[in-house]
Amino acid sequence: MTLTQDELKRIAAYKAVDFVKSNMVLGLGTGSTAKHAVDRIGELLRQGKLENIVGIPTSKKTQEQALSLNIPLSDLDAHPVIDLSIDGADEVDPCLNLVKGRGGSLLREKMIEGASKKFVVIVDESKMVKHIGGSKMALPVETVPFCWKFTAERLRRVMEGYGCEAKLRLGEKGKAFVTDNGNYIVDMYLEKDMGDLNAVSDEILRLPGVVEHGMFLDMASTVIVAGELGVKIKNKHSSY
Ligand SMILES: O=C(CO)[C@H](O)[C@H](O)COP(=O)(O)O
Repeated sequence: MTLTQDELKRIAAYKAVDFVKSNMVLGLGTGSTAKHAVDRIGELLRQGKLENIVGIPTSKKTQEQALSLNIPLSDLDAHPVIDLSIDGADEVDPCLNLVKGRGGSLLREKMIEGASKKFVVIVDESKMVKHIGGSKMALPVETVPFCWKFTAERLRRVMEGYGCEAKLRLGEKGKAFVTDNGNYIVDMYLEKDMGDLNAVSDEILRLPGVVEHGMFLDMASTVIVAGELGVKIKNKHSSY
């Protein structure tokens, strides 16, 4: 029997929720995979199998979902240390570096997941890549709206060596997509992989106008990968 991609996402998400214990402060991710994890947490709370959970949502959309499931919510100001975050990813490399943000929530995700003692990433096997960023799929960069074309051009030049095209992400009615933080996203489409990811990350973050990018380097503690042949759990620093 062939499982759909959404079924694989749900399997990975449910497996991650096995790590959740009562009394935890949880970072709640964004996207179609994380949605399954949030649903499952809501279900376990409703059944009394989890108690005293505090959720920190990574987007307005997840906040709405969590509220509809009666998951108690808070924020980083009140809970600067998070026990566990669970979130999806767009790409995962063999060192567990990630590309995130194709769903548009990269800044809040990076703030919340970076404040977590444990960050569990949930993906179906299609997200596994040899090198992040070189897949000709978007590497998202959140920028301030002010003179975004100027910032996009500077980003393109920084990444010129990797065969880069920079495009403003569009939302409804062909207007610029606006993040939960009131910013724009410039998607960088790269033909080649980036080599030294930390060096590229630093270069991008040095550009005035850039708020954050979607490379999550050395942040994931565990990646749960659901595939046709079962679930694999990959931990940081373990080879696979
Ligand atoms: O980073 C994200 C949102 O900003 C998502 O986690 C990422 O895009 C994966 O989404 P999905 O689970 O829908 O495939």
